[in-house]
Amino acid sequence: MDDSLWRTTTSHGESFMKAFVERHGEALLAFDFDGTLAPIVDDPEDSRLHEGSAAALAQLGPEVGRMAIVTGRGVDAVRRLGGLDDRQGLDCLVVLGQYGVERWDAATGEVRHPDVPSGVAEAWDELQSLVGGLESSGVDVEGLYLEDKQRAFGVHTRRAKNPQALMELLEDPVRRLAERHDLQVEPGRFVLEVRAASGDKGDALRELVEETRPSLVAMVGDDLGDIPAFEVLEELQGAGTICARVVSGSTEQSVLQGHADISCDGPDGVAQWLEHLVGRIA
Ligand SMILES: O=P(O)(O)OC[C@H]1O[C@H](O[C@H]2O[C@H](CO)[C@@H](O)[C@H](O)[C@H]2O)[C@H](O)[C@@H](O)[C@@H]1O
Repeated sequence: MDDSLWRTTTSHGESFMKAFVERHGEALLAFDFDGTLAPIVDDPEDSRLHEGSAAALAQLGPEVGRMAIVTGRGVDAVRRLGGLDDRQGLDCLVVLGQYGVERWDAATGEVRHPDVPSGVAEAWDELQSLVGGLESSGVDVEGLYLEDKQRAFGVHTRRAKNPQALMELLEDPVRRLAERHDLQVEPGRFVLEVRAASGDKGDALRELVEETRPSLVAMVGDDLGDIPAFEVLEELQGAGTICARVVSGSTEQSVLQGHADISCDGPDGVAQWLEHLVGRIA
């Protein structure tokens, strides 16, 4: 099956597309946020839901079993940037934020926000000193952006003159800093996220699958942090559940293409695939 901005690439992808027509009411559709539902932008605060995807989700919401956004962002950020509280048709949506530590259920408004792990605030302070030290030793850190996510932080180099070179320079010191505070580093698209070792997107998706028992599942992602969720789908495929790993492709993270059952050309492709799903059940 081929449309201009997305295509099925494996038999799992084909099976999902066929099964969705009859069994969409038993489907779980899970999505990453940045680079998937929201086009990548220079400033993380400027991220917005792709309007094509937003419209399709509003139509799919009342028809499918469950929808989820499984993201490295905090739930408050995704609700705000996605305008989720004001959108119609999203009662079946759950947001699993900060790799599943936080949770927001659209239908009930219930929020899970556990205490911030120890070590994050100290590591954040130390990060400022680390950057100050690099600057005083002559390193050009122009464009470096430090994102405070309360229970985690992001070290972004997208806006630097040479994002890859600055990332390579920062990676070791940031990893050592994380280790000193018993935190872990999650690399992504010109970002190093420093967070508590409290599970990944695979754990978050598995929990939701156990809770909702869907008969078909799709997870859409664009970055390294989505691979554990794809691995959960591979396990489910092995056990006979119809699942599709849907990749929002980019030149920045081409390694993900090897995981695709359905391949989309970035967020525009994801929007077109979602619009196609709407058309299949109309
Ligand atoms: O799991 P996700 O929903 O994909 O979130 C992962 C990180 O995404 C954000 O950073 C990325 O998107 C930014 C806005 O487009 C972009 O500027 C940056 O280069 C990307 O890495 C976000 O800022 C992080 O907090 C998320 O954890």
